[in-house]
Amino acid sequence: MMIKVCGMRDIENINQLQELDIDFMGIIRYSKSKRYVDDLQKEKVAQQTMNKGTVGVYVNETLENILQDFIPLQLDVIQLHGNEDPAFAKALLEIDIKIFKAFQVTEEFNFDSLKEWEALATQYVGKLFFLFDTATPNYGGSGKKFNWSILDSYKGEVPFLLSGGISEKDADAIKELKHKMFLGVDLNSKFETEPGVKDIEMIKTFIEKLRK
Ligand SMILES: O=C(O)c1ccccc1N[C@@H]1O[C@H](COP(=O)(O)O)[C@@H](O)[C@H]1O
Repeated sequence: MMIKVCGMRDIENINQLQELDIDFMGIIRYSKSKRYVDDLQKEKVAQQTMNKGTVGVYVNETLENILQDFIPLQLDVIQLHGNEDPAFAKALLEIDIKIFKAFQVTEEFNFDSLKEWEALATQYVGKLFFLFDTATPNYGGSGKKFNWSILDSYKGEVPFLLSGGISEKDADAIKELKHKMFLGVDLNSKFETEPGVKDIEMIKTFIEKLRK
């Protein structure tokens, strides 16, 4: 099971997280987020040696601005968390950049609407993954879960990360998820002491429960 911890900003906290058995850490480059890494903080993060995959999180950002972050922040994946269309993602895939594409899941979410994205993933095998998050006006970081039973109607072949309000209490329920395309989890606000600062002990306990 893959584990991504998102919304990292504080350098000491980043380095503490690097000691844990996780796969990715996310840096949010969306100025309206409470976890925003601004240009000043970006310079500090850029000086760190990362031993985890680093994911840059963007909401309706320009290609130019995303690419300006890619080398300095040593990004491995771009998470598109807004209303980006497949053509926009294709421009990144064409230059060999991996993508997590977030979708806002509602009670009425229709997975058939992802057909164009699935076709793109077929074209770029192992480069494009889905991330299912709870629909919220602020795009992400809501701390709210969606009804995971809706995932039963996802019949696609693109592996996905589960996101949206996941907390320490969800470890058992996550272990019960049997969807064949379920790749892992994205942790964020429910593991924080304040926006952008993660409770390392809480994450550690969660990982132990999950991996047991
Ligand atoms: O965390 C944010 O502030 C944020 C803002 C805008 C887009 C994405 C954001 N974070 C992503 O939101 C999900 C769910 O977070 P939560 O567990 O509900 O707090 C997660 O994928 C983050 O990557």
